[in-house]
Amino acid sequence: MAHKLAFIGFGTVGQGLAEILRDKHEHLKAKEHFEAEIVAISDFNKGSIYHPNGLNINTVLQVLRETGNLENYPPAPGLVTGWDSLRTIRETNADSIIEVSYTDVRTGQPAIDHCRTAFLAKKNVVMTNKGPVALAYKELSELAKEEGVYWGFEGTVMSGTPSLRMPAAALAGNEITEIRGILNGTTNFILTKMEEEGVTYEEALKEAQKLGYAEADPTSDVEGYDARYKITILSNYVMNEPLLVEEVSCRGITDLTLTDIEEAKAEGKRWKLLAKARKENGKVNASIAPEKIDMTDPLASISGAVNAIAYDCDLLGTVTLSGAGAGKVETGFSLLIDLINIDREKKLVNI
Ligand SMILES: NC(=O)C1=CN([C@@H]2O[C@H](COP(=O)(O)OP(=O)(O)OC[C@H]3O[C@@H](n4cnc5c(N)ncnc54)[C@H](OP(=O)(O)O)[C@@H]3O)[C@@H](O)[C@H]2O)C=CC1
Ligand SMILES: N[C@@H](CC=O)C(=O)O
Repeated sequence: MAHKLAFIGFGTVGQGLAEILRDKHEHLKAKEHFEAEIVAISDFNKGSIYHPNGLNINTVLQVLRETGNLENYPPAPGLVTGWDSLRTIRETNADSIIEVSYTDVRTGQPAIDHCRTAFLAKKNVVMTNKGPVALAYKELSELAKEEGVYWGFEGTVMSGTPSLRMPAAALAGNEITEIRGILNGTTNFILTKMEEEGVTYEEALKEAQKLGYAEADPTSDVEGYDARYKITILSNYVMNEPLLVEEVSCRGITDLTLTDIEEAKAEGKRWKLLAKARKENGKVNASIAPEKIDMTDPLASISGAVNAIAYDCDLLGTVTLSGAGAGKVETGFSLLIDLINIDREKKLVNI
């Protein structure tokens, strides 16, 4: 049966998923037996539309491109406009909520309430918003389980690169004692541009924003708050150790100058914003900080908006994964793979 989707937020990532659903409809149906229709979209400034029989994705994207407001969607019997996020979650006939509103690095709201409301309404949530997973993982995962619904959040760490599903599925049985990685695409993009092209910090940040990598408030990227959320998610979900965001020491890249970068280059080194977590005696110590690493370090060759993560496993040794860390289609894909996995899990339950 086709998923009925309601989007909360419709910026870069939301539109990325919508484009994938439009462009790969036939392929997904034929190869994955996967079908989804968008029934509702509720966005803070771009407006809100709902039709229980589904919206035409091409028309939605065209109306938004041409007018900037979803409520200019052609009127049709049954079309509803103006519903806010909570009403959209509660009252539409969507079975899955795509939560792609902005990540609030202090409170995680209103996305935490979006999740609570959806689970209590017995709807799945698939999201790339990091706030709820970093700040309320235990409460929300228990609530989803109690209500018998799915909660997918692959895209909260390293975009569509399977940094969460890979260790959970393919490394099961290992104890992961240490994680070290580059977890923010924007800052890695900025550092690469500064080093390789001599571009200023400000210019590089502007380009990262234009390409859709940066957070709505890029302070989250450059001060390390985004990576701090991600290492907290990894500790809770991959290492199975509760860690609070405020327990992670955090320093961003704003103090680094072109001179620092040139000096490192002359020493055969390279600056990277590193996220680290180490488990000892059942406790995780974690940090976010820029480090000057040797060119021979595997993380030194990770450039642009690509991210990488190394998991130290007791049975398998170190396993390193690299791939997209940000981007419209790449992060849209993370939502698709969560939806595909909901179907797979449902099929297993029904066997
Ligand atoms: N971009 C990327 O590469 C990645 C992003 N993420 C995460 O995915 C989420 C979406 O990112 P992205 O699409 O880039 O961000 P955008 O800023 O492009 O889009 C977010 C959208 O959500 C809307 N919005 C904000 N608050 C609300 C609300 N309360 N109710 C409804 N809509 C709301 C915004 O509206 P308006 O602008 O009109 O105010 C905006 O249209 C973020 O949480 C981000 O951290 C995760 C991985 C990668
Ligand atoms: N702003 C983030 C987007 C993905 O989480 C980043 O640059 O990594």
